[in-house]
Amino acid sequence: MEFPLISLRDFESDFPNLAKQTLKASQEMYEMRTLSDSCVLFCFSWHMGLPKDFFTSSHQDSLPGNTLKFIKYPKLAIKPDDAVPCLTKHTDWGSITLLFTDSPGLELPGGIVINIGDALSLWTGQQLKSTMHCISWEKVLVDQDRYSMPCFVHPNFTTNLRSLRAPESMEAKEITYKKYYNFRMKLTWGSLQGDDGAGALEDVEKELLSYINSLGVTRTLESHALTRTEEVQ
Ligand SMILES: O=C(O)CCC(=O)C(=O)O
Ligand SMILES: [Fe+2]
Repeated sequence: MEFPLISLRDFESDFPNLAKQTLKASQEMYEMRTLSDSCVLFCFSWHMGLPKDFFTSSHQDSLPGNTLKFIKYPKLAIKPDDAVPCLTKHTDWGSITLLFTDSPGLELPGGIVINIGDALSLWTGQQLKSTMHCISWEKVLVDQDRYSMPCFVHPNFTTNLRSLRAPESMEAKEITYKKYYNFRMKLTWGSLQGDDGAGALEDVEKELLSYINSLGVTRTLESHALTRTEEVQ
């Protein structure tokens, strides 16, 4: 599998061709993505003894679709304090993320990093665990721009992520990916409104929150300083 056609470092230096090249790379990426994510999801279902299309059948062309993000971390004159990492600790929301980068951080030279996201973690009762990741300054070359291109693969909004390993008492509980997506959206953007992010949870269904807690995905919430999650258990 070839690395994306354009070199991420050419983004600015080759500005006139940017739009054309980005479009071409996106198309290449889309095809590559479709192939690779369905291979990965197929392997997971096969390995777990599930029907081979168990995961892929919930990844059809419908909302929210997949997101391809181009990121530039600009170079800095001084290395910042380690207490504030280059990219804070988090898990991704969807099923898997394909990360293309060759810059130090989460790189895999000449390869693609594949992270498991929360949707797959909820769905499989953490048999597949979402990958907590961050980029610490220790690894980054601060005097160079860093580029990366994650492709976030999401299940369809209508997918019921009720854990495959949920105990009887939870059998009837439904958590669609749309519900979880909105929950994370609130944590991410709602948290900008308060000092500690706690306000973001005020209007989140308490039952949903404790269901998510019970599956352990709340590791995700650590970076949002949400001590309130304990209050609703
Ligand atoms: O830039 C990277 O290498 C990682 C980006 C990432 O983890 C994210 O955007 O969720
Ligand atoms: Fe991430």
